[in-house]
Parts: sequence; C-alpha cells; structure tokens
Amino acid sequence: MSARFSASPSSSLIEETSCVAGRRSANFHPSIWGDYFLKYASDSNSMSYHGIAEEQIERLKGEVRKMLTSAMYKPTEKLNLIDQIQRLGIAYHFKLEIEEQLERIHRGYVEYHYNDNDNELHTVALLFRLLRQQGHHISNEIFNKFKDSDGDFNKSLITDVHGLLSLLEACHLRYHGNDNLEDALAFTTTHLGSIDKRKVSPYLQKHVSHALNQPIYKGVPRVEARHYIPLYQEEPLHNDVLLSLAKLDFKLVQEQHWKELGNLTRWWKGLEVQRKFPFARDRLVELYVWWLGEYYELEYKAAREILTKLTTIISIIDDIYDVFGTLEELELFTEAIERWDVDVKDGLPKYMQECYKIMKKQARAYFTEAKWFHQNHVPTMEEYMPIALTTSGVGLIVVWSFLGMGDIVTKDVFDWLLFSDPKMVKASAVVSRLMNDIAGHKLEQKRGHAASAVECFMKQYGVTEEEAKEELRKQVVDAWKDINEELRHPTAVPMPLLVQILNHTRTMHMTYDGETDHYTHAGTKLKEHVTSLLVNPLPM
Ligand SMILES: CC(C)=CCC/C(C)=C/COP(=O)(O)OP(=O)(O)O
Repeated sequence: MSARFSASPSSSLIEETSCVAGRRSANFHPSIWGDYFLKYASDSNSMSYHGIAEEQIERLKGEVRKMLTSAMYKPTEKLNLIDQIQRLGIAYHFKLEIEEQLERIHRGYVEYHYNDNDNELHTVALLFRLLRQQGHHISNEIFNKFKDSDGDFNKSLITDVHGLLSLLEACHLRYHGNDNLEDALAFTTTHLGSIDKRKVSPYLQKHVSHALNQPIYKGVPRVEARHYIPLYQEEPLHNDVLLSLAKLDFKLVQEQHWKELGNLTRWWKGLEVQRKFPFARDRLVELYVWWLGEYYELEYKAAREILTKLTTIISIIDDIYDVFGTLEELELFTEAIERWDVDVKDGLPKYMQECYKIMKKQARAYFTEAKWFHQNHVPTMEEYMPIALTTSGVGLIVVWSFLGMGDIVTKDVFDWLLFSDPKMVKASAVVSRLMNDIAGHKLEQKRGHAASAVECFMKQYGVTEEEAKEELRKQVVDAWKDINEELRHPTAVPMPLLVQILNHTRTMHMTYDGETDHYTHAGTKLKEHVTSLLVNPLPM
C-alpha cells in the first residue's frame, strides 16, 4: 500500500510514508551551513562598506580605463593587461574597452600579420586564447611555427615554462579537427608536470600546478578570481592599481552576496524544508554558490534569487523521483504536473507557455528514469541520452537564468532557445550529464539509482566500467569543442548570453569533476568554494 500525500504536509506524513516497503533512503548529509548566513539577512538597501569603497573604486576604474585605451602600450602589453583584468574578476567593468582593444588587435593580426614574426610562445598563445574567447577567428595553425621538421613541438620549448603554461591554457579553446592542439595539450601537460622547481619562481610554480588541475577557460570566474587575487599579489611585477581595484571590488560585491544569502536563508527557514522533506538534500548555500558561478555582478541580484529559489525546489523534486517516492506516488505526482493548464484563458505569452511545457517535460523525464529503476531496465545509450539530457536540468536552468538578464533577452532569444534545439545548450547538457554520471556512478549504484550513462554504455558495448568512463570522458571533450565553436562570430544570439551558458557548463564541470558528485557530497570541494567566496575574508 502506498502512502497518500495530504494537502498540508506534516511530520506524520513522513512517519506514514517511511514504513512503506521498497522506499529508499539516501541518508544525505544535512546542510553544512544551517543558519550560518542568517546573520546577514537585512531588508535595508544600505551596505556598510559600500560608501567607503565606491569612490575609490570609481577612481581606480578610471585609471585602468586609461591603461586599456592608452596608445603607449604595445599590443602585447595590452594582451597581458586584458588577461590580468579578466583573471582578477574585474573585466565586467571594462567590457566595451576590452572588446574594442581585442577587435583592433584582431584587425592588426588579420590585415597586417603583425604577429607572424612573433616567436615568443607566450604571446602567440595568449593572443590565440583571448581572441578565440572573444569569438574572433584565429587559426590553430598559428602554432605550427613552434614545430620541428618532424611535426613535433620543438624540444627547445621545454625550458620556456611561461610559454608552455600559456599554450596549455590556449589548448582548451580547440575546435574539432585542431589536431596540433591535441598534441600541444599532451606536450605541455607532460613537460609542465615535471618542471625543474629550482629553475622556476615560486609564483610560477603555483600558477603551473593550478593550471594543470584547473584551466582558466573552464574555471568558474568568481572562484578563479578569488584564487588569483592573492596569487597576483605574489607576482613581483604586479600592477598596484589592478590589485587594489580587484580587492575592493571583490569585497564590495561580497557584501551584497552575504545579504542575498542571508535573505535566502530566512526564506528557506520559513519553508520548513527540513521538517517537510527530511529525505531530501538541503543545499540552499551550495546552489547559491552555483549561481554565483553564472553571474556574480551586483546587477544580477534578482537573477540569482530567482535561480536559487527555483533550483532548491527542483532539487527536492529530483530527490522525490530519484529516492523517496514510490512508483505509484510518482505516477500521481507526474499526472498532477501534467494537468497544469498551459492554455490559460487570458492567454499567457507563448514563451511563458513554453516554461510550463519545459517543467512538464522535466517531470516526465524524471518519471521515465524512475520507471527504469523500478523495472530494473538498463536502456541503450540512444534511449538513455535524450531523457538524461533533460534531467541534467540544463534546458530548464538556461531559461530560468535568462529571465533575470534584462533587455538583452528578446523574443528572438527565447525563440532560439525554445524552438531551435541549440547546439550550445545540448553540448552543455552533455558535459553536465556525463560528468555527473561518471562522478556519481559508484555511490548511486550502491544506494540504488536509475542506470547512469556508465552502466548503459557498459551493457550496450560489453566493456568494463573504466573503458566506459574513458569513452564518456571523450564525449565530454567533444562537447566542449562544440561549445567553443558556437562561440565564434557571428553568434546565434548576443555573446553575453552564450557566455552565460558557458558559465553554467563551467559550474557543472567544477561540481562533477573527478569521481565525486560534489553537490550531493558537499563537504569537500563545494565547501571549500563556499568558504573562500563567502566566509574567509580576502586578505587586504
Ligand atoms: C541543474 C539543476 C536542475 C539543479 C537543481 C539541483 C539538482 C537537481 C542537482 C542535480 O542533482 P544530481 O547530481 O543528483 O542530478 P541527477 O539526479 O540528475 O543525477
């Protein structure tokens, strides 16, 4: 007999349901943060640090703007300046200036081939990375001049640690068929992994060991800025203006984040989630940090709030389908969602109707996975992937994340998103789903979970777990190449929106990198990110 949900859930609901035979429990660890951030909740708009820092920040911004536009700097110096500004997390203040400077540098490169005589690996690799990142066309053949007559990268480069580091970072922007960058990735990884520490400064050593684990292009911008600011301070030739601006800006924005998270904690407590859904993951803070990964700027306050609230609810729904609900309950629940009226009488705009449909599609996909589990069915990859890409939640998240982005999100953008099956969104979903499946495989199978891509692949192709994971990792690499290609001009929709999807992919990559699902088991990597972004002060 299955339990019935009452209109107002109470603790008796759980007592009633917990005795149902066959119901699983995942024993998710409780919230790590509890009420920690409640102390920051506030209805007032004032921020104590704001007044002190704002004037200083404006002055420093003016100085940086002058540096960026000054004719005194050579293109190479400008590239280094832009790289530092981006790594320090302050590029959003200089979007137009950076765009204009890179445009000029690109023109110089295309029309005057100014770079052809540049044999410094660092400069060439930085030029390549910054231009591709901005959507400009630049061929990977630019690196062929660093190869010898056998087609291998020149052995003399091995001692150029700075150059190798920049080449490694550039490799992550490769497209399909950029074979020399595949070689470059192997070459740089091998040689950077065995550098002679006596010959390299401690600053450069730290930089190298970080880049080997976390390439800048795939890193979450706010997390990387928090890592880079203190590291940049150790760089003997650092620029004081950039450093001061980065620190002040980080602190000012952090104060806003504290307040948002304080208010979200208050909202979350009011929902009494722990009492009503004790079986579910309580991950408000982790989700908030995910969405800081998408946008951390002050202007996206409302967007972060929308995303955090909606995804805390989706996370509970995910646990109802994946863990707690019995098949009969899940059927009732899915039918109830299906009954949501899309054709509301007064006529919702079409894109809003689509939001309903997406939510229904999500519930249907969760239900399909639940049925597979209850029927012990291991689908083929062809059967599995369309459903699993939906349950990755990327389609849903991209729609929700665009809602708070203001006027840049036009009707055409929603048409592209909802009706054209965009390659960028699909590739992002592939990265999220496959990395999630690889990371969660062992523990999910132990507690009982629908088959993941790892099992589907093993069964269909008769291979071992390691072989399946290896193949799925290759598919992740290919999906990243799709993403890189979609960022080329002319882009399907304005670049900031694609960067938003890129940021989502980066956040998922960070969460599911390796063999642990860091969202479910939030006590290690994600806890470190919460601590560094929202608890530990940035040394001033
Ligand atoms: C991107 C979205 C929708 C975020 C909301 C929270 C959520 C459901 C996270 C994924 O959990 P999981 O790692 O258990 O995922 P799954 O159950 O799909 O494996």
